[in-house]
Amino acid sequence: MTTNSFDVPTADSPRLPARETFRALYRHFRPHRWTVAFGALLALLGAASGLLQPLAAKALVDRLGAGESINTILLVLTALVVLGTAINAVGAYVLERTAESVVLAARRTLIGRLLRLRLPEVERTQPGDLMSRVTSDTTLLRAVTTQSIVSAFTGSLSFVATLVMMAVMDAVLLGVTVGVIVLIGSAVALAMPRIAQATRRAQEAVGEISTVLERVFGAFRTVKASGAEERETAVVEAAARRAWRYGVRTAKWQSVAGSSVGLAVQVSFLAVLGIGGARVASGAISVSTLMAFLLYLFYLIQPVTELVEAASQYQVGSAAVARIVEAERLETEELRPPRPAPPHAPGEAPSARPAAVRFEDVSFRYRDDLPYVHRGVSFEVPGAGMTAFVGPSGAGKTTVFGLVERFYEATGGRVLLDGRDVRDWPLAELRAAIGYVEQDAPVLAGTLRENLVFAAPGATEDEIREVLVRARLDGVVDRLPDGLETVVGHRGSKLSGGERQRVAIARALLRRPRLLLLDEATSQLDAVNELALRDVVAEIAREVTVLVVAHRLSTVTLADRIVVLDAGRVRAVGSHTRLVAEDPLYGELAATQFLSSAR
Ligand SMILES: Nc1ncnc2c1ncn2[C@@H]1O[C@H](COP(=O)(O)OP(=O)(O)OP(=O)(O)O)[C@@H](O)[C@H]1O
Repeated sequence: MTTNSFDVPTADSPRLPARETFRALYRHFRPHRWTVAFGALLALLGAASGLLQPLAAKALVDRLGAGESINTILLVLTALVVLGTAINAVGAYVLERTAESVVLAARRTLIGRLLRLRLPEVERTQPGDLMSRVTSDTTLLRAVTTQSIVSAFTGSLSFVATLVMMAVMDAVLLGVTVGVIVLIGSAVALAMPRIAQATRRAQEAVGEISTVLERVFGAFRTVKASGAEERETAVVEAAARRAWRYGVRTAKWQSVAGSSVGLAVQVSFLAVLGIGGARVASGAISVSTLMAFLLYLFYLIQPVTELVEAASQYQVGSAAVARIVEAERLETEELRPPRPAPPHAPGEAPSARPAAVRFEDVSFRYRDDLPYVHRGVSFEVPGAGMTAFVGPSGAGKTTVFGLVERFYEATGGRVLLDGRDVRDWPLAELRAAIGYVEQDAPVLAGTLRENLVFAAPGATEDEIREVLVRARLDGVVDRLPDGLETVVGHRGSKLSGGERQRVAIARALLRRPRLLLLDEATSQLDAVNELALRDVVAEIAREVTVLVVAHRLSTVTLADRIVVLDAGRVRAVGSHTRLVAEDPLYGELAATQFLSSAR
């Protein structure tokens, strides 16, 4: 079974209802309706000039038969051909341009939403698949929102107009033609839903390719170290083959639909030739009428092809728009820009007071089907100083940070920053007050400078210099040949673990937070790096409230207060000396986990 990345099966999941598909496609088309209408007008003029050509040809033959001059009529015929071609060319350009604009608008909307997605939503999706919706599915909107609409419109008009002209020529032959077309048209109707289904599956396979590639490049060293290149290649290849298979299936049904048109016209041609020939022989119609009718029959190929193509493009577009709508329906955060920070002189310490944090009987679980991580957690952290969270792995320490940042919302109880429920804070303002250093201290691809100013794009050179000194990074930067402009590699792979950690701290400090959340790396740092980091954090804690998930004794001994978490509850709060004496779990942790890493 094919599954999409949104932890719900797709191939078997209900498709977007027809009405909603139509509405979603219409939403993409609406802003461009006038340009498309202009394109349609041009296409119509082009088709009209084509429609007049058999009439001119008939007049030409009639005049030849009567021995009259054909100069004027030849001139008119030539003018019609040239004009028709020019109009069609301009019309095609207008539509292609609009198609690109439709794709751009769809991408902009999706990108705008994706970067604002709530964390739990991102966690139940695959980033690679989300990316493919932005890059690949949007391109499939090109034709359906422009060319197919024009094709459906002009196709229907010229179809009806050609039929009318044919009726004028000879009603009997028209009857024959329509009979054949209806018969073969039913084959086309059968192909349509299959085109949509194959397209949907092909796009899902494209999403899988992106998902696996994203996974591979996200942990490239691990892939290599695990000798998993072959296996991962096979997975990507399997997805690529699936995309190919469904792409071919789409092509097959499109070709069935397309060739049915040719077949319909060919069979009609033979039928009209036979029956028409008999009617000419019986004197019911003239040779020139039969000739003009046959020409109209050939002119019918275009509108019918256009109608079939429009219908098959609609199927392709509906498959793509369903995937786009799925991504658009993921929940986003409301992020209004924070109020501008008060101006400060370069090098000046943050003037805003340190933030206070309080947890009031907080319970939390990541999803309804998962067990509770916090079961009535309460603690209070007054402004400034350092508070360390310790506890066994999985006790819910990092989760505390996720709740303060409001990446997740408490299931019960309240989380307060400066006495105000985090849910009542404008989100951007809440996050502007907080500096956050993740456990694996991510550094983004780009230069060192880009990484530092990531959270504070307006930072001055003096401010950058100041945080470099505070994070003990100035020496590192001076040693690098390109200094701040050094490219750090994908996820900062060209930096050491300790340097990455300090870059992440410097980045957080540049934001001038009132609260610093520091998720200490579980991996060991060397003695020099550990000492450097310890001093940095101690200094910061003098002016900023620092919450640290501690994995090292050197950190907890510095802390003003330690919160011991165990199985989602606060076991004890106190100083290192007091807790060693009074809390057996803490004593055990200090004696094993912490002490083992102390130097
Ligand atoms: N995004 C998530 N979705 C679902 N479950 C999660 C998520 N993040 C963490 N958990 C689960 O919640 C529990 C607490 O995780 P948390 O990261 O808070 O632990 P921790 O105390 O920081 O552990 P460690 O010291 O190992 O980092 C764990 O059982 C973990 O598996």
